Amino acid sequence: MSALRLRDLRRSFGQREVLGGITLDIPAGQFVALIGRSGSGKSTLLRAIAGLDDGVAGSGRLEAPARRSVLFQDSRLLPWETVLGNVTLGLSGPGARQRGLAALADVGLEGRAGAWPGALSGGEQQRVALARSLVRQPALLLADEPFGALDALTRLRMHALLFRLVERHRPTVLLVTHDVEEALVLAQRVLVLDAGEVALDLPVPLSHPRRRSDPRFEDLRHALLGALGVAIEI
Ligand SMILES: Nc1ncnc2c1ncn2[C@@H]1O[C@H](COP(=O)(O)OP(=O)(O)OP(=O)(O)O)[C@@H](O)[C@H]1O
Repeated sequence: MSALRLRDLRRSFGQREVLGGITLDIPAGQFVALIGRSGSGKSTLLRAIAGLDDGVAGSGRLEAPARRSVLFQDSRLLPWETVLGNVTLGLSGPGARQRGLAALADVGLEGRAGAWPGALSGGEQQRVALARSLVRQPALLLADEPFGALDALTRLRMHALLFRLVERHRPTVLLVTHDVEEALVLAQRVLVLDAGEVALDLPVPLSHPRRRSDPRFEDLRHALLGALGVAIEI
């Protein structure tokens, strides 16, 4: 069963076609990374799937689960709500607070429930955003460069955290990233977008934990860098 079905999906800004007819099936529970040069259409595709592309001309068919969460590069927390308030925003029912606290515990921030977002580091804010996404138990998690603004060490920690949480909740994931290693550490499949088309659909048949020193990892990295048109030997 496909969680996500795209048929000849096209999007244009004015005369400029940004997505040139994308056909794609992503099975439920698959972790897919979407990589591509700047301007290749990654965010446009993700926003189309998220249902956030108002004002863009388009055609094609798109089937995606209604229960979806979106993560952005910035946490987009409401500064006037506490950390817990942000996580539970819009949740109803008597269990909402407990669910929020459990989600904060999942990301290691149970002690900061009453804090204001402004008092948290960038990495902590992204962890809150992750808790806010997952507390809704989405069938589809859409993430647009969620770790792009974080330092390298925090990013590695976030990879481990995201992986652990995805293993537990099993949503289908579409992760936009610029980072080839991030894609290869996390995803079961990597799509390379080039000028609005899928130029490469690469399975990542490696078990976890994945090691960058694994020669198969290195082969996949070369394949991706080649598809991205990056010269490896300098
Ligand atoms: N609102 C808009 N109006 C006009 N053109 C746009 C708009 N949003 C995006 N574009 C254009 O569409 C193309 C694809 O943009 P998109 O943001 O999807 O690329 P991207 O692959 O996510 O890039 P990046 O990696 O730099 O974020 C770009 O050429 C961009 O200039």
